[in-house]
Amino acid sequence: MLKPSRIFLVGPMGAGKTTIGRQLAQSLGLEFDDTDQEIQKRTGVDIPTIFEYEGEEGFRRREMKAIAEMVEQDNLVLATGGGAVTQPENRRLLAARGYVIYLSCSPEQQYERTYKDKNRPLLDTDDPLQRLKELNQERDPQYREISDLVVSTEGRSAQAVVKEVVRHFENT
Ligand SMILES: Nc1ncnc2c1ncn2[C@@H]1O[C@H](COP(=O)(O)OP(=O)(O)OP(=O)(O)O)[C@@H](O)[C@H]1O
Ligand SMILES: O=C(O)C1=C[C@@H](O)[C@@H](O)[C@H](O)C1
Ligand SMILES: [Mg+2]
Repeated sequence: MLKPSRIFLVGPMGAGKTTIGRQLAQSLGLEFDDTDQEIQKRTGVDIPTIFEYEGEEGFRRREMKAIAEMVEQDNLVLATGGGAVTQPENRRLLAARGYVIYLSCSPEQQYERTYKDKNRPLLDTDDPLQRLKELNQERDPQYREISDLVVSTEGRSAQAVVKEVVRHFENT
């Protein structure tokens, strides 16, 4: 298939949306943006601070507003936050406005990639691995519902995943 003019990356925390998204955009000659980064830029504070003052509900409101605007930009690879798909309106917009790639991986792999990083408030619990498992159960069907392509990042370098996606657009 022809290279889409808008690619939206969905998937759980630590799947590699931000890391792979940046490299994929460069390989395809597209711009890169990230909803989590945009929300932090707009508020001037980090994500844990938004959760602290406004709760998850306040963060989701900001995320919905950012997504509604960002999905309209052309020539873009957009990395979304891991929980963006929990909102039906976000799922509708992402599916309607661009080509959605689900970057998947196991909770164990997510844990390995995120346990040192304190920037994810939903993992600030006694048992983050269990939390990742619960979130995955709930969200995996939501990621699948809107995805055009599912790519596993389990045990693979970001570079290898980027190569696979680029080849997909060259060969189909
Ligand atoms: N394929 C990969 N192989 C090894 N490490 C990776 C890979 N992809 C990402 N990482 C590392 O895992 C961590 C999390 O990756 P990243 O921030 O890209 O995930 P994300 O999907 O954007 O998560 P979030 O939903 O929380 O924003 C980073 O430290 C990154 O360097
Ligand atoms: O999985 C989630 O709900 C989240 C993932 C991150 O990308 C951030 O959007 C935030 O930490 C919430
Ligand atoms: Mg990210």
